Amino acid sequence: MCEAGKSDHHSAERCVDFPVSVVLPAGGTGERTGLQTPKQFCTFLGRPLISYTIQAFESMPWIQSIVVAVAKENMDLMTDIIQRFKHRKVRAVPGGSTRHRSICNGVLALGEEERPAVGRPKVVIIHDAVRPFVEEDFLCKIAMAAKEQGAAGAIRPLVSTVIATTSEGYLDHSLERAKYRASEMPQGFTYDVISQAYQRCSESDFEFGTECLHLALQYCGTNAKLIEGPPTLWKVTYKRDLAAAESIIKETLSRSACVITGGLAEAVNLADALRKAVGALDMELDIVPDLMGDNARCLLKEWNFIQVSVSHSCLSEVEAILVALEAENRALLHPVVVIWVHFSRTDELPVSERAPTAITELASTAKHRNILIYGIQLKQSKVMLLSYISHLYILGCTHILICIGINVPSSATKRMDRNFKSSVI
Ligand SMILES: Nc1ccn([C@@H]2O[C@H](COP(=O)(O)OP(=O)(O)OP(=O)(O)O)[C@@H](O)[C@H]2O)c(=O)n1
Ligand SMILES: O=C(CO)[C@H](O)[C@H](O)COP(=O)(O)O
Repeated sequence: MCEAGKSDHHSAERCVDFPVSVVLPAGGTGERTGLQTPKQFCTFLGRPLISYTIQAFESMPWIQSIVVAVAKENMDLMTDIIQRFKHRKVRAVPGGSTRHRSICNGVLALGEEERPAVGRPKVVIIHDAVRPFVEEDFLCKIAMAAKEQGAAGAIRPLVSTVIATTSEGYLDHSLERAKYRASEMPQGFTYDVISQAYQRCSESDFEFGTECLHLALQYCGTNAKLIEGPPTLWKVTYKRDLAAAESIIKETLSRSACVITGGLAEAVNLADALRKAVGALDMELDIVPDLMGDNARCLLKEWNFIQVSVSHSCLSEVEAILVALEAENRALLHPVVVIWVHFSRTDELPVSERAPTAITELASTAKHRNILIYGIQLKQSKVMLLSYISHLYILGCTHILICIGINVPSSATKRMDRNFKSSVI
């Protein structure tokens, strides 16, 4: 089995070379939040929670289709969300009166795919619509294990001890916490296992059951492989979880960036150094040569962009990002930052002296579209370059802080700080 590195789409694709589809049950009312709006439709930064969950799956190229099960009264709302946020792999089907009924409707829909290019999946991933933080490397492990074992699911250590009570409200017995785990999502099944489990299970399972892995065991004799997942898999259940989800969404968006190298050796080296440096900061970086073909998936993520340019005509590379964002026509509801890191050789004129009007115009037009362009010009010295770039942080969506100090004499720090300010567009 290959190892899927963090956010490495190519290794994930190499691992998951079979058709995978997703069912997102989203037919609940979210009673426990105490809100009128079902939690999956609560909005953060102008985008409903369910759209973040869909986007997480949609950005993985090896996911072929997604079925969302929603209550009939929310069908129009869901259709509107699919159109407004340009979800391309998604189809909405009517949910049921319980979670199992909603999931079952989704699985049935996968068997009746209308698009000829999308065949019946080998593996079906089931994931609650209200768990927006699903990571590709973990999902890849679930999909692989599901294909090999028939079923697989995420687990987490228990936070509290589980006890059984008597009907009078006294302690009956308690479970040994170390032996038990909390069952979380995502879960994966071969299409055959999950569809047979739902064909064979009882009305009581449909009405009161809470565990798909249990259905696979009881009705298909399939023992699921259990894999410990990250803490971010938690389910939005109470009102306070909505606030927590919002703050994670904001933080994730501002700490994720796509580095575009143009395939040039200096730029690739710089991007690799940057990836090493930010690894410890829990910042996610995707490094791609351009935004063409498969790499266009980066445009769907609402991440920030770092264009590393080496050549003279590099402004066109920043323009290309803007054109690509324009073509994608995604809803830019919060600022996206494009940082242009320009390597200048010592004999070159500074960017600001060569093309001041073009750069300023580009930046001010982009600003109207909620895209903030920042430029950093780096002079050749390799030693300086690495210390400089390795301390580049993206804070929030609107500020960039360059912290300099490690391995750089303080006089140089001051000099570079001045340079940075003067090269911000
Ligand atoms: N009839 C139902 C009930 C639940 N779900 C979905 O199952 C997931 C997990 O369920 P839960 O957190 O219990 O959601 P709700 O049932 O909406 O919440 P509550 O129990 O507080 O009403 C959610 O995405 C929810 O929309 C569903 O598709 N159909
Ligand atoms: O974690 C899960 C176990 O498979 C499900 O998400 C959970 O059962 C759904 O939860 P609820 O009972 O809150 O509807």
